[in-house]
Amino acid sequence: MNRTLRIGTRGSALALAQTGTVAEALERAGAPVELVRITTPGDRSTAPIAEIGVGVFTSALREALASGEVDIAVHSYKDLPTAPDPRLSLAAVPVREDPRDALVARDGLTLGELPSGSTVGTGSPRRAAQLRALGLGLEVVPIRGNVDTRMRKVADGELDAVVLARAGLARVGRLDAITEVLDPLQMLPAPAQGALAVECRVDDVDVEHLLQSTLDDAASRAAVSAERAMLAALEAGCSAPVGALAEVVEDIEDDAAGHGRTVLRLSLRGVAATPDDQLIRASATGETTAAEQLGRELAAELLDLGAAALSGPGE
Ligand SMILES: NCc1[nH]cc(CCC(=O)O)c1CC(=O)O
Repeated sequence: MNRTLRIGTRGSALALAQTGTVAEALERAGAPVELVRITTPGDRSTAPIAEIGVGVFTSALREALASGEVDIAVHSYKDLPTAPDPRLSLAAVPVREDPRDALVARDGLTLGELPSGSTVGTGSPRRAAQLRALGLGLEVVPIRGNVDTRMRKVADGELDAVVLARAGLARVGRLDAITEVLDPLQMLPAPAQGALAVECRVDDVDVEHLLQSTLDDAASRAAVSAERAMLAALEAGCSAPVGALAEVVEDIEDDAAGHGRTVLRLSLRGVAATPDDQLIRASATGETTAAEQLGRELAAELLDLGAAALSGPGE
């Protein structure tokens, strides 16, 4: 690559850390890069995400990329809207961080140790529904702000705990603050949590190839594709908060001669919450090469299990 690649990034500690990993990988591959900070409406507003909409963090970056202001955009994959942008190519999904959610609680407490009536901050309807469904008597308090702001509410004694993505804490070097990593059996993460999406312009084939060959991880891409396909299919059919986790698992299969051989499969779990906090769960296993199909099938099953109830208020 004989031009300096401009990488667009938001200015938060998390965004800078994420962009930094991409920049380093490209520099190691011999591509000179430069970071360009983009401020998004999501950074300026303190309103709940549910009000300002998905895409508040990502659309300004995507515009900067499409218009040629930058050559590469790095997003938290889970913050991207499910509708593809025809101007852009999702050139790389790098190796995913641990996708689980994490509890940051006072006095080193775990969820089970928090007394009934404890306040737990989260702005995510998905986390709120799964927390309430545990039946622990926790009081879910809506909060917003960057990772530091949210953790400070626990340090200051304003809240007993907050739930955050473990990946975000890992990226800003604050794994020490975690008092419990939440088991996906209790708390399924957001579709694509812990993964990055690295985009370029659809006609910028040199950059597309560079990103793909330097950064893309097939297993991470397959897992995230299944989760996002599930989300997209559910969005079309309901307005429920959704969690999903796909994992590449080993399976034993008999070949033609009857010998067992190890094959890789994709295992997908999903959850959707009804407006009255009933959780609908389902899981399925499929081929790693048919990730999106697996996601769509699981969405159809979730809709079957509670389609009517999944339509939120006003629908
Ligand atoms: N919605 C905000 C957001 N977007 C990405 C992350 C963390 C990194 C990730 O989940 O990949 C976070 C913070 C959080 O959910 O705690």
